[in-house]
Amino acid sequence: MTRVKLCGLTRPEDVRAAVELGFDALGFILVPTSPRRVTFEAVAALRPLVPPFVAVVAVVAGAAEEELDRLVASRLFDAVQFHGGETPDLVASVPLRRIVALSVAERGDLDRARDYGGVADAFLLDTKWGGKRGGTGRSFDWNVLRGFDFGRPIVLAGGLGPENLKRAVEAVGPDAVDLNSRLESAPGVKDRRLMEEAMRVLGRPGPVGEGRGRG
Ligand SMILES: O=C(O)c1ccccc1N[C@@H]1O[C@H](COP(=O)(O)O)[C@@H](O)[C@H]1O
Repeated sequence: MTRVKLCGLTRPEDVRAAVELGFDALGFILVPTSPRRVTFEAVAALRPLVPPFVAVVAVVAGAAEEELDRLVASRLFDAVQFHGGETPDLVASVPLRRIVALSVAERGDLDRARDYGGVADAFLLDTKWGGKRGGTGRSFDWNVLRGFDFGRPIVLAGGLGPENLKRAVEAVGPDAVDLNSRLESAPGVKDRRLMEEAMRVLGRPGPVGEGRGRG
């Protein structure tokens, strides 16, 4: 089964919908330049809506050591997605699950995975485009991944939505997919219909609790 992370959540109704639809992980973007940026305080307010079996992921880019210390101390997150080329030493210093994002346009971009071999719990493969950190809404040429051994689970990201998810999963066979801007009506505003459609394409069950585990 392909696991699914929904990223860039900012609103309680979207968190509730994601939990109800069975997303496996929810991402909260702490990157100051992101239109989906949330504060620790905002995440603290949303956190009680997330049951213990759904992972909560902090997305950072170019974070300083002090911010990472604060992040860990907050106890809000199960994992950190490093989206800004943080050094392997800095990544290794974080005592949570560590997802290292690689910006990919060509095969050579994958070489950086070797630097993080001992410290990444998973690699997230996102589109390198226009100097942006993430959230580009664009996919990259998945052929460049062919035969590359990451030695860790991989999360495919970058412009994934209902229209290309099936092809992406068939082409790459990722352990998980990461969905973000293609499920939105505006940055940080998720569209429930698109969320449902994405889960349907992935062959995931309908809303949790619907016809299952009740009475
Ligand atoms: O979405 C953002 O604004 C963002 C900003 C800075 C770092 C990461 C960001 N999002 C991540 O980008 C990928 C792909 O998003 P998309 O599907 O192309 O919109 C996803 O992993 C998000 O976590």
